[in-house]
Parts: sequence; C-alpha cells; structure tokens
Amino acid sequence: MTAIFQPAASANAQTLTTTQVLQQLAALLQPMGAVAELETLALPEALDRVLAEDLICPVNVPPHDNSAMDGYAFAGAELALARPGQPLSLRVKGTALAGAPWPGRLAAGECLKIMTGAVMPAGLDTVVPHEQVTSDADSIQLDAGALSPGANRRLRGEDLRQGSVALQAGQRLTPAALGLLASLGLGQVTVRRRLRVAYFSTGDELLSPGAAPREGAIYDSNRFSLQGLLRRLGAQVLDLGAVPDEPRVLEECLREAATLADVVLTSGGISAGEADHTRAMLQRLGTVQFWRVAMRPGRPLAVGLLAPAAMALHPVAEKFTEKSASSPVVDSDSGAQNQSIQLSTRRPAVLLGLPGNPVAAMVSFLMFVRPALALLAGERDTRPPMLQAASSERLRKRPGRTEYLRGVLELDAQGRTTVRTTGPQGSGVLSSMVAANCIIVLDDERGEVLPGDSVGVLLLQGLG
Ligand SMILES: Nc1nc2c(c(=O)[nH]1)N[C@H]1C(S)=C(S)[C@@H](COP(=O)(O)OP(=O)(O)OC[C@H]3O[C@@H](n4cnc5c(N)ncnc54)[C@H](O)[C@@H]3O)O[C@H]1N2
Ligand code: MOO
Repeated sequence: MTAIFQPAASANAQTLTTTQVLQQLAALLQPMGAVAELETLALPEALDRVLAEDLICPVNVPPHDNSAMDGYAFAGAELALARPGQPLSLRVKGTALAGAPWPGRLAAGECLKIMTGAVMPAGLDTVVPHEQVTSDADSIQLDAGALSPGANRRLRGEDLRQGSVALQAGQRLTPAALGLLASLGLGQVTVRRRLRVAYFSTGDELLSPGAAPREGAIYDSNRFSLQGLLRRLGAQVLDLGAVPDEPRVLEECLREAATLADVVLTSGGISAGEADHTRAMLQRLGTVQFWRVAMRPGRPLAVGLLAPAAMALHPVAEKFTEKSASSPVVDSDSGAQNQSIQLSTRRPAVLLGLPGNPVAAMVSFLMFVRPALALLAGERDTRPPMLQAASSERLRKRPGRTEYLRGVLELDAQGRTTVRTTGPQGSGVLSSMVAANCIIVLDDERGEVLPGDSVGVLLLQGLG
C-alpha cells in the first residue's frame, strides 16, 4: 500500500532502541498526566477500573479478634499450668457462634466452645481445634505441649489496619481489590474515567470480515486483535473501521478521532513511502514523529500529538462520548446541531501508529501502547514480570536489535521450566500469536541462543 502516514523517505526516520522508545513515550506523556475526570461507581461496575486516590481504611479488618478454627477458646496462660506429661483439662461453659458475641466471662480452668469467625471473648486468646481434644459431658482434655498461647486466633486489624492505606492510587481494581473494598464496608469507589481510544486500520487492500473476497485484498485482522487488546485493558473503544489510502479521508478520520478520543491508534501505512503531502497534513494536525525501532517484529512506529478539531463529525460520536450539558456540535452528514454530544476531550490526542503486519502490530502494542495507555489511565507501574526459562532450541540472533519470539512455556520431563518457539516467526503469521502463551524476549546485545541457555520470557496471560 501507499504509506500514507510517512514522510518522503523512510530513511528520514530516526532509529531508536526499545528502551529509548519507552523513555521518549514517557517524556511525551508524563507532562500530560492521567485523565483527570473521576467517577464514583458501585463496586461491581468498578471492576478493572483504575483507583483515583489512595484508599484509607475507615475500619479494622477483621473488626475484632476472632477464632481461626472450630474448637475451644481459653486463656493461653492455662497452658503453663498443665502438669508435665498430663493432659490439660478445661470445663466447657458455653458456645460462641460467628456473628453472635458471647456475653459471659470465664473463670480459671474454663473454656468456651467456639466457631471459626466468632469473636474471642475478653480474656481469651487461644483456640484448640476440636480435632485435638478428647471430651466428656462438660469438659475437654488437650495436650498443652502441642499449643502456644495465642494459637489459632486472628487479631483485630491483622489484614487491614484502620487509618492505613488499603489500596494505592493507580491500583487497577481486580476481583481481589473489589473484595478488599467490600471487606471495609465500602459500597462504592472513586475511579478515573476510562480512556477513550479511537482505532482505525489503514489500507486499500483491507476487507471487513464477511465481505466477499476480492483479488489482491485481505481481511482486516488488526482491527479485531488490537481492539481486543484495548478492551482487555479497560479502554472505551471507538471503532472507525478501515480507512483507504486516501489522504483526504485519512485527514478527516484523524481529525475526528483526535476530537473524540484521548488516544488515536492506527495500524498500517507507516513504514515506507513517498507521500509528502501526508507529512504536511500531520504537521497541520499536530506533531508526529516516525521512528524505526531496533526490534523485530515491529520496526516502524509513529508517535505524536494531534490537536483536537473544533467539532465532532462522525455519527458514532454520540455512542462514544458521555452525555451531559454540552456545547452544540455539528453532525457533518446532516449539518444539524446535535445537543447531546459533549466534547470533553480538549487536550491533544496521542497518536500511536502501529505497523500493519499483524504480529508486529500486536507486539508493538504490548511493548509500547500498553505502557502508554497505563500511564494515561493513571495506573501505577504495570511492567509485567520478566521470567527466565531454558530455551529448548537454538535461536538465531544477532546483536543490535531486540527480538520478540512467540513462545510456549512448559515443564519438561524433569520438571524444569523450558520455552520453545511456536514455529514460523514471520511478522504476518498471526497463528503464532494464538499458539503462544508467552513472548521470548532476546535483548539488543544478545547473540545466538543455544539449547539450555536462559532467555527472558513475558507471560501473555494478563497482557493480552
Ligand atoms: N522498504 C521497506 N519496506 C518495509 C519496511 C522497511 O523498513 N522498508 N518495513 C517492513 C516492516 S518491518 C513492516 S512491519 C511493514 C510495516 O509497514 P506498514 O506499517 O507501512 O504497513 P503496511 O505496509 O500497511 O502493511 C504491512 C503488511 O500488513 C498487512 N496489513 C496491513 N494492515 C492490516 C490489517 N489491518 N489486517 C491485516 N493485515 C494488515 C498489509 O497487507 C501488508 O502485508 O513494512 C515492511 N516493509
Ligand atoms: O515490523 Mo516488521 O514486523 O519487522 O515486519
């Protein structure tokens, strides 16, 4: 295809290492900061959203000392009174159930039958599980040497202490985090609004799935893989479809996307080309740089800022933007004023242009778009942990660029963690991404890998 995003010659593009790309992205995005608008949501709606501010515990969890076992509660000091070699005998004075604090007091030599979660009455600090006692009508016998004072008791505030930070600002609200908020008695939580990301694919050759095949055409897969990744990250996606290699249409699409979204994500058309007018167009719309990244796949990348246009143009805008008291905007098709569209995105939109090759597009997304979106969404450090595994095969590699291979992490017959590639690693072999459970990362300076050599591995689970 014609490289419609590209300056006159690809040779003009600056070559950067992957680390430099991440640094430059951070330098571009950090001054913009995270999306500022906040929302207060009921817990179920807050799943996967980003916590806006530190959450201070309003209460202790658990709220009281309680039993960790079904058994018998007593004062731990009794243990020291047992005669050597003799069982300790205690009289059972009542039963404490979870949710119903026992009101009485025990005297020396007495104990209380207690259930898991029941409040430990004043003066009692030790629980013996019922499996460890013998009992008769009104007393129990236990081996005092097998227990320490304080055993099988959960302390008030041992999970969360009142006044301490339960969750830090920027925490993504996982199921566990929602449970934690609920354990504090909180029914709602304040989060940042979701990032709005407009996506379009570029290329005259692209067909939408379901369309009749045409000579020379291919189906647009990036729109589905990339939008899937965006949704997994909790972004609100505006699908602008596939845009032909036509500068006028591209310009309109970019203007519209920049007006509606925080981020404009594209694929294709950034590697090589001769369309000078496109550079001029991008300079009118904002500032966009074209980089060659010392990596494979994913060599070309476009990054920059696009100024939002004065008005929204696309009919899907209504679905995408929040409704609120708004300045009127013009629908380009009808020319009518539409009172329902609020243009809340006023700062420049971030343009991230990914390569067209389907694997390159996904790998570049994982390496660069994911951290960029995390920063704009207000997430705390989200760098995924890099594991090490023994390569089960020889991998050709020359120093000077980072290579990302699609891999399968598995245990070998000896129980060692090993990794193998999925097979052909071409940048268009999308089936390699489906077969992979990890990405093998071979750093810039790395040379050939021999069987048994340790390599870095990023798990795809949780990434995309
Ligand atoms: N002379 C050079 N040629 C190429 C270079 C280079 O540096 N010099 N780089 C190569 C690399 S590396 C890549 S990656 C591609 C990326 O090019 P573009 O971003 O301009 O992408 P396109 O040319 O538009 O497409 C590349 C390839 O991917 C297919 N494609 C595009 N969009 C989609 C889509 N939405 N779904 C599925 N497949 C898509 C397209 O048909 C092409 O086959 O450039 C190399 N060339
Ligand atoms: O970015 Mo390309 O993937 O190396 O073909």
